[in-house]
Amino acid sequence: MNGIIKKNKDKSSEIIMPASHEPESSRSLRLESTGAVFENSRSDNHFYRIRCEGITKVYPGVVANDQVSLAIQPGEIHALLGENGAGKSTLMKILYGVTQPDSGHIWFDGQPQPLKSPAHARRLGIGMVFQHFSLFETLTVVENIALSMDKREAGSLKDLARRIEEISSHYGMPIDPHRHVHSLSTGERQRVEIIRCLVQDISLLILDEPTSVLTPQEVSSLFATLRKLAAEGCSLLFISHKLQEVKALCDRATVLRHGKIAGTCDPKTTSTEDMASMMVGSQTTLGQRYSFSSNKVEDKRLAVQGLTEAALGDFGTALQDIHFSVKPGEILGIAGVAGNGQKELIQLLSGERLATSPDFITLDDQAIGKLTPGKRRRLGMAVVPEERLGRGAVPDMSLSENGLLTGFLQNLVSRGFLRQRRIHGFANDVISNFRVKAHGNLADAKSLSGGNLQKFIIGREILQNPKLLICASPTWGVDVGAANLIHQSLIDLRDKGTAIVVLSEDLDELFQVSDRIGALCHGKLSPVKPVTETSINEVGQWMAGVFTNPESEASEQAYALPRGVEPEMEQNIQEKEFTP
Ligand SMILES: Nc1ncnc2c1ncn2[C@@H]1O[C@H](COP(=O)(O)OP(=O)(O)OP(=O)(O)O)[C@@H](O)[C@H]1O
Repeated sequence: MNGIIKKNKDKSSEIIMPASHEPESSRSLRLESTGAVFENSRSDNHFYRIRCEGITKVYPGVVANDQVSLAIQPGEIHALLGENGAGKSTLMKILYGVTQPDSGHIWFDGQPQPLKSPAHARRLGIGMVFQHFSLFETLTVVENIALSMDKREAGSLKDLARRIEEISSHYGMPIDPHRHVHSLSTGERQRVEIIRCLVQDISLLILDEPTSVLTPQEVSSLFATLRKLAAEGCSLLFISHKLQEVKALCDRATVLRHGKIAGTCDPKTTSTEDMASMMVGSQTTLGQRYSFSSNKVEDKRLAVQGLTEAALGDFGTALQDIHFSVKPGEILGIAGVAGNGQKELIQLLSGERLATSPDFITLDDQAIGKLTPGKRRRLGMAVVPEERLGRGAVPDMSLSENGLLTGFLQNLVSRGFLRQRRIHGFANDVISNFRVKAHGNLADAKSLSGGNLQKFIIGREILQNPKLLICASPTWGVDVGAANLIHQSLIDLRDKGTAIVVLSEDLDELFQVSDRIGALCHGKLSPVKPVTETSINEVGQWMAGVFTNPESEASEQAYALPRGVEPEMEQNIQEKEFTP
């Protein structure tokens, strides 16, 4: 830690900061919208680990941050809330030195600090875990961490690996420092990102939507880590769209709306509905269960029969004897801890990887297991992959070009010529129907906020009216209002007769939209049941591998810990505790 808190033996803390160098003019600050007053007198300022005032950042066509002020105390867990595009990531990047504000002031541990670069921020003791991980796939965990450190600070790889093991066991984030990143699940990659911050001496950790890719068990474990860090005096700035988690974890929350501060609140005493309303500026309904499918036909749109595929690479997951089917007008939810075969299943369903037998997968009774992705799309399949930047969209291409990449069958190409007006029109339709906040259809995909890009990708697939939609983590990083919109769009698509497979680690989401549900564990699929005949707890047990493989003749219990679930998390599953 940066030394401003002195821990006494009786576990009390003392502040030993030097006096602030803050200008007289900023002694107190009133937030116009809320009337909240930060007591910023010279003597009080050193209570803040970080404080910013009047931060403004303008991008072409949008004021991402407009006179934003924020203050966080040592050991405080502070949430930053707001709709997609509200300006949260921009503020985070400014506080981590990635982006320079157009105006405004920042104080760190009481000293004025124009944060010039991430290296400068790290030297001060600021760490950041981004929404999109920045790890080199072909390097090991320890090599990745060494790359982000000063050579002298990192020491030898052997020493660094030992430190990683110590930190990972101290904070309950088990990881093998010698594993290659490409073989890690999403949850494990996130651990690497956090450990990468913790190997350096940090006193402020910024986390941009850290739970959006985690299972309930991983969230519990992450929260235990974060609480431990806070108890040791590290301040945390936590961006999330999951308001229940904010209530469970955070001491205070600041809400951004259209780049401005909309207010601050104590999440423990403010309802999730009230927080959502502060974010969107109107009443919002949260977490409702949507209607069930009314389709009674028995036809199978998609049938997966005995799908068995070897693992690719040392850490891939083999798929074992997977059977399921989806009818037209039905949503099948597949739960699972990341790294238990979801990636492989999506690749095999989409055609990114070809099956060893064409009959393993049929679409309207046609064997498609060996068809390429393009041929499957021509048969009416659409896919929303898990990774939105890289697989779902090309970062440097415009939204129009990204629309064309999968929407080429929507009359966007004629005799080999691109129909520019239609291409732009298609992108505009996605933007308006899915309320994507973007600077027009020519904006690069990479300029969109994470949630807005997710809305664009899912909207692009839904507007193609596919016969079959394979959809991974549909609302990853999406705000509550947009999540409602996406869920309703999936239901509407289903009601038009589309068969939909949703793979998600978010059990609440799966129970909201699915008609039937199953879970993947170690490449095996649990029983698939109507959601009315199962419970979150039972599905949680399936995720932990507690199920009898319905197709297995031996009918033995497929019990083993799934990838990414540690013994203590597994105990939570057994004890049916899912609240973080
Ligand atoms: N590099 C950039 N170039 C152009 N516009 C940008 C850039 N970065 C962000 N913006 C715009 O600034 C606004 C705020 O974006 P930001 O990523 O901060 O939002 P956010 O609140 O983090 O959203 P989300 O919850 O979706 O991640 C958005 O309108 C976004 O399109």
